[in-house]
Amino acid sequence: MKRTPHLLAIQSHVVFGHAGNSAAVFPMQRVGVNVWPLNTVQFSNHTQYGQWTGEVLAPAQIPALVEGISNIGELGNCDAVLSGYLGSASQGRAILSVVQRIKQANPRALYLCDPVMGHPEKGCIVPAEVSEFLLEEAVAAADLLCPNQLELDSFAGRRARSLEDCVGMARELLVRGPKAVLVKHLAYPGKSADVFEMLLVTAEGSWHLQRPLLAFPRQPVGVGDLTAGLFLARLLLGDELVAAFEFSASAVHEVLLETQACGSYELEVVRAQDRIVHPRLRFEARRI
Ligand SMILES: Nc1ncnc2c1ncn2[C@@H]1O[C@H](COP(=O)(O)OP(=O)(O)O)[C@@H](O)[C@H]1O
Ligand SMILES: Cc1ncc(COP(=O)(O)O)c(C=O)c1O
Ligand SMILES: [Mg+2]
Repeated sequence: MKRTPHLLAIQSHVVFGHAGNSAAVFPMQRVGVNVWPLNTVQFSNHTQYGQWTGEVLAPAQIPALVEGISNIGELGNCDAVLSGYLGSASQGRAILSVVQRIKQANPRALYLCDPVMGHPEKGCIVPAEVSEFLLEEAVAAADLLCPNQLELDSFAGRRARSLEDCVGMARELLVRGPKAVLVKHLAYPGKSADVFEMLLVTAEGSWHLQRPLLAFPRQPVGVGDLTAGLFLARLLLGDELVAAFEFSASAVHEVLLETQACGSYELEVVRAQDRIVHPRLRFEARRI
């Protein structure tokens, strides 16, 4: 019997709704991965409501919790670490030390970094020091990096001018360490207005994917967290990079369709659970 993979997911938790681990843990479990959620913050709700309550986890708790897992002899079973929304730069540094430790216990373990940098205009609030940490330190440690357009531009230090330019910017990131860069949402001058586009860049080549752009009265939050989580989950289950990319885009589209049909602001991950596992449409990534 094939072993069930184990994934340490270090990102935000919201009590109400779906963002960070609250968007990704259940879908990752539903596709067949044992998830170890470690919550960087516990907020009442995601920050795009403009107000929230709750606390940031003390950074020392991150190595302390991993130590506990090591003490019971389970750390070598960790197949991957995912990091997303961080409450402080010290949390980020604690995660990098934990990744090193896990790689010692399991040299095949992967580290996926979703460099959530915040988007003040959209109301995604992340401390400024976190962006600096992601730009300077996290990128070199990551095996897989999943920026959105704004984050890709921040890594490059300038705005993308075209799709080719986005590919070039992602390739520059490969030089800094990651084996693959998944751009979860493209927005460049000249992009067609009626489609949602994504990009995967590896040493072997570049793949572009389009899916329908859906209309929402308020853009749902947590889509990036869901995309990165499902991409990593499918890789651990044995998919190649391009197949995992196509799967995550297709499954996320199912969640968005359900969310739209319900007229809900929060992602309908529970109602869409069967379709997450078996998306009805498979979007094909085209090599460019
Ligand atoms: N198919 C789609 N149609 C419309 N909007 C979408 C679709 N897929 C994702 N979105 C929206 O696109 C935005 C992507 O957010 P962005 O900050 O660029 O990246 P991410 O959340 O992936 O890190 C989110 O507001 C999300 O709700
Ligand atoms: C607490 C929290 N976690 C995670 C995110 C990231 O969400 P997304 O997947 O939309 O980038 C946000 C965005 O506002 C947030 O407030
Ligand atoms: Mg994001």
